[in-house]
Amino acid sequence: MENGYLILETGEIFPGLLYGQTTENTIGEVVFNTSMTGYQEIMTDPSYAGQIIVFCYPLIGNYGMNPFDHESNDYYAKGIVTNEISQTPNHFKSNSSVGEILEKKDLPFLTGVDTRALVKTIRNRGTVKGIISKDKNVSFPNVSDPFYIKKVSTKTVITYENDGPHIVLMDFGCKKSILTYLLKRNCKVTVVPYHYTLEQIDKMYPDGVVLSNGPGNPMAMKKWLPDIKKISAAYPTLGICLGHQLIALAYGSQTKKLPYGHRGANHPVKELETGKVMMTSQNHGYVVVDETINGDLFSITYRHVNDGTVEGLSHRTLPIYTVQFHPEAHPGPQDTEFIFDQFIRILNGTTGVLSYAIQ
Ligand SMILES: NC(=O)CC[C@H](N)C(=O)O
Repeated sequence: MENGYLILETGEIFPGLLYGQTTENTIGEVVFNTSMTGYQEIMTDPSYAGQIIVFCYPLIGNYGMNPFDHESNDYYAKGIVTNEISQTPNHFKSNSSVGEILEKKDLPFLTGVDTRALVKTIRNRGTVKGIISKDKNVSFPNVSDPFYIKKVSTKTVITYENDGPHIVLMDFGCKKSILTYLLKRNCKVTVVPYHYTLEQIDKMYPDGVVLSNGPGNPMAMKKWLPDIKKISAAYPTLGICLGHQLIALAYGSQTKKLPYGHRGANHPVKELETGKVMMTSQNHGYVVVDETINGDLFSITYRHVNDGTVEGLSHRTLPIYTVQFHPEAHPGPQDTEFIFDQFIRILNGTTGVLSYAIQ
């Protein structure tokens, strides 16, 4: 542990104590998450690839880390920033502390930071790039983002046998909980790489397709949007987070970057058909632009209560459903877990439509 800094490209410098086996300066988009718990799931969510995660909640690690709550097998974020890290975690499932885990990784971990001031800065400036370094006087290299989806997606096809409907899960950086929620509902699941085409998927004879969450700008998938359109037109499809954005783009809508994203476990969304408000888990920096949605093709099913942004779409004639939030939670409230049940009822032919919105 030694002195370290988070240096923002806008000039602000936040001192702290640096953990982790890191020799080089790490650069990433600095984003904040407002969840009070769920740090293990957040740190292992592949959607954070390339980003430096700032935890708003001041004490992280007080229930330790355990062998069960990982959302993937690695840590894809570029760095972690906290105010205080618990040295004395306590939970019956815990087998190590956050510090013990992160110290062994090549993942810079800065603690002792005034995260309240940092979050206020990001809220004022909008999402900014930052560098975690031992040296205050660093300059920002002019590098463009790599294609993180390729890095986090599965390299091979993996099948999980089960008796229920067969789902092809397109992996753009899928959280483990999406898979476990489908398996829990008895689905047979075949996980396929991000670039799979309709022809390849046809050979698997699925009943439905789920498009996962994933990192970065959804436009990084531009080349594959025609394939995604064909796949969604051929099979009942559920798109989650990045999956939602990809469906919207495939059908001609546009996405834009939010000032500082939605990342937390208490984001209220309204189901427009019923007026019901549900608490959701969210982690996204981009949204589908309202005015670019073709109303003849899609209805808007959910909206964020705080800023009114689009949180869900439903195709008017095809069984295509998308949500910007995370019905698989982990971390966060499980209020919207029913999205999986509704989708599976459609696959089983026991209901015709998921939900049609009143716009
Ligand atoms: N969790 C996700 O799938 C995130 C989607 C996309 N990378 C965004 O930030 O908006």
